[in-house]
Amino acid sequence: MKDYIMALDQGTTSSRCILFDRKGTVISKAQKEVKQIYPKPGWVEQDPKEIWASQYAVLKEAQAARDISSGQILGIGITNQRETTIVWNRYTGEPVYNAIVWQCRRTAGQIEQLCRDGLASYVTSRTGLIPDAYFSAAKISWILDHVPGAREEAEQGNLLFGTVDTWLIWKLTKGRVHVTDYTNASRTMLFDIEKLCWDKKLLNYFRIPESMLPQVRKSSSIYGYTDADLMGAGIPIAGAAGDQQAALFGQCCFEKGEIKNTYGTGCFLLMNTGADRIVSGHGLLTTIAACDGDSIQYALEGSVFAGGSAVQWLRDGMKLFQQSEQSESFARRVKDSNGVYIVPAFSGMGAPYWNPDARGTIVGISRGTLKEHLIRATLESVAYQVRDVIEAMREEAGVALDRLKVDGGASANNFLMQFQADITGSPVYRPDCIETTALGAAYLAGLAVGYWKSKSDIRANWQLNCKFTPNMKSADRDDLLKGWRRAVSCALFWAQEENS
Ligand SMILES: Nc1ncnc2c1ncn2[C@@H]1O[C@H](COP(=O)(O)OP(=O)(O)O)[C@@H](O)[C@H]1O
Ligand SMILES: O=P(O)(O)OC[C@H](O)CO
Repeated sequence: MKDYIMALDQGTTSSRCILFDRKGTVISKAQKEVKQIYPKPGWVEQDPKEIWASQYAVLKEAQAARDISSGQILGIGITNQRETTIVWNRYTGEPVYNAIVWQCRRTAGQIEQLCRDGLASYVTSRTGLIPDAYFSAAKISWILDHVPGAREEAEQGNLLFGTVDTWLIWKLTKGRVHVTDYTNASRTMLFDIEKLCWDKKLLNYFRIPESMLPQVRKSSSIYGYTDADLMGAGIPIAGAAGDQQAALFGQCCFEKGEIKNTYGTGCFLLMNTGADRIVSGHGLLTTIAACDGDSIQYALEGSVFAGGSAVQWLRDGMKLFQQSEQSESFARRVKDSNGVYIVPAFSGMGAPYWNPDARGTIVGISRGTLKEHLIRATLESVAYQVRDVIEAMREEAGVALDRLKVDGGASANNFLMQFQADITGSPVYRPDCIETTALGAAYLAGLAVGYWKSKSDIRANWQLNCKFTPNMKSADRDDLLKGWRRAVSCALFWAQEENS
């Protein structure tokens, strides 16, 4: 009987379950969208029970679709939208509040206060991060401050915190295991990425009891076993990593200097920096990379908050089309964006700007602007933002960045990939499997249980699907970039007065 590794990929947009074989081929896949809750402008939440229910439903569906028994699954790897914060009661398992999603800006004021309190450089030196509402620390603190009775409950040791990996492992083990991995811990803004422990000073500052925090382990190790009632067997949960670090691993960027960019809800460019912990002067984050051995590897990261979500906004908010993939054919109907630029700063801007007051902006509209121009400008905006991060990475690391491996839902868009190559001036390489996040989680789990023997087994699985070669004159590129920079300057600081 054939055996497989199961990956659970809980992304911002959807929960997915994918079964992989030894060649890294997708054998079965099921996916379910997760509802986004926007209680106020700039606030984003999800229901933790829906996150679990959707994840469990797709797990069952993927097994049933190919009639795969639990006995054929040798290990489970988990990967997740990072930073998203869930707090629940350790005895009842009930969440005390909705999950506060990574994009949520409600804690921007807390972060400004932290900077006024002179802690910004401390945060960066310990956690590798630039203080921002993006990370979990202030979100946990917000829940403890705003949910009646939560702080007292937390102080009595009754509440647990977890990012989505922790929540899923807790549910899969029926509350027996409360863990996370290094990559997810490194996104909380509470974890010392050098000493590999929770930082007491930051816990005190945010008034977060240490008893709430999960135990932190290597990304490729056995965390526990699934409850037999849920799965019919105790399957080892043997890998966990934040989705961007999992994608770096899934793209086989095992060596220092290797880079990938993932186009999901946001866009995240990561470069493996090996054992070197580079502190960026260009708005990049230092984070822990997923790896299979005992040693720690680091990565530099450029985080773009709005990528595929800008396309989703055109689809669901503006109702310009019904399926995200239609954006490609609309964009191709016009020869350019006709001078229109969109800066999709729905919730501030991440790297390299780190500006919480930036807001979405459309400039250059004329009477001749068509729906097609808006769609094209939105796709182009994704590529421009990634290009800004690539430039920061080039300056920071002094790397030529002469090839970019891509993955994630929106990397299926050939127009976007070609424009990315054109505007960056470097070729873009898309592998056969763009479900690289899930593949990375599967690899981490499979290495822990001996399904794959070594990383060289895995490297052989990487297959090119398409190479996009730059095909734009540099003068044209420069003109377009000039316009983009002007558009960004319009978007930056938009909410500053409103918030002051
Ligand atoms: N062909 C496409 N063109 C442009 N955007 C796309 C396309 N397919 C998917 N997307 C966008 O990609 C995102 C989904 O990608 P995915 O990797 O599943 O994200 P996540 O992991 O954040 O849930 C959605 O925001 C969707 O709008
Ligand atoms: O849902 P994605 O794939 O855009 O990833 C979200 C990131 O993990 C946020 O840091």
